[in-house]
Amino acid sequence: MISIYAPASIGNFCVGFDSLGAALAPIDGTLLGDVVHIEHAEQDTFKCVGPYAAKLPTDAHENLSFQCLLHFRELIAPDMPAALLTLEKRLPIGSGLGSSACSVVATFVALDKYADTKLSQSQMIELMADFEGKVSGARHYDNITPCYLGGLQLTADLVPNKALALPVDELWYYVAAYPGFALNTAKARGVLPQSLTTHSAVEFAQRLSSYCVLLQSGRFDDALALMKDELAEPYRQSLIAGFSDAKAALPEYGAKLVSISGAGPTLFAICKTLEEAQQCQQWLEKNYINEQGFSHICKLDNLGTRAISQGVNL
Ligand SMILES: Nc1ncnc2c1ncn2[C@@H]1O[C@H](COP(=O)(O)OP(=O)(O)OP(=O)(O)O)[C@@H](O)[C@H]1O
Ligand SMILES: N[C@@H](CCO)C(=O)O
Repeated sequence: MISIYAPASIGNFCVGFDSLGAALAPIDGTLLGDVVHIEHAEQDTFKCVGPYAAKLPTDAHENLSFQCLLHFRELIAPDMPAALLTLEKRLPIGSGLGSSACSVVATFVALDKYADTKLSQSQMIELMADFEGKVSGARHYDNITPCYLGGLQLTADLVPNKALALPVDELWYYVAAYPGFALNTAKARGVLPQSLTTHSAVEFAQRLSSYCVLLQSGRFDDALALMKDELAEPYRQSLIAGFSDAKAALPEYGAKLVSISGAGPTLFAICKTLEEAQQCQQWLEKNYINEQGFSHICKLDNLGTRAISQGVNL
């Protein structure tokens, strides 16, 4: 059996709407992401298990993972041996943690391995983005690519091979807090303005390009000082109960930045020390998260999607 783990990710990463994303690794070793298992079977079969399986449509044909299998069999590897594909759905849907991307990426990596098709990085990202685009209302790579490759990725059609990895300060922490309710990505995209003024477009380009060059030069504090989202956050914050309060409160506990993860409602805070991260987490547990929510103190996951031993931590 092949078992593939795909990590959660922070889309947009505040300054890079649809273009920047980072994979997350909780420091306590929790597998924050989906796992796909694939093994030989008499005929193609699909199973969905795990803590969030019940939140997905019961019809397998409506599950992205099974759709990926059918697509792969039809267009990429018609001779692939029949398979039992099991999706272990470990991330909540509509979380802002790249839940659909996790399922899609884990499934295509598992299929590529199972069928020994050895698709290129660009081919894989193309395939994955087609499926992400189906559900979120637009084609974007900022969950797919970090989930697949790990780390912080600048990612778009214009980017060579669709992905350029950026360095980060490895000492910093990222507190991710999922409040426990869903926010549909297509809905969160629907509240954004349809066009930007020239001034806003130029400022967005200046901010993102400066941010990337500063990271590349190891000037992490200067890059942090530029982190501001004027494109999505002002329009989405009213969809996320408690976000504005958290953004106002957390700097007092040591957060150097608070922003929305992807389309929300998960938020993330950047802290420079573990103590500050723990204080922010405590505040969030008390004030932002309901019984269905959770929070994790994370580093970036530099490994991306990978094979794991069957049953590890599951
Ligand atoms: N395996 C799957 N994982 C996640 N969503 C799936 C899956 N299969 C089908 N879906 C459907 O795709 C839609 C995903 O919605 P949406 O894009 O808002 O969520 P998301 O990708 O989980 O969000 P986010 O990227 O913010 O975590 C839902 O309608 C869900 O039922
Ligand atoms: N960049 C996407 C991420 C969705 O998870 C958005 O903000 O809509």
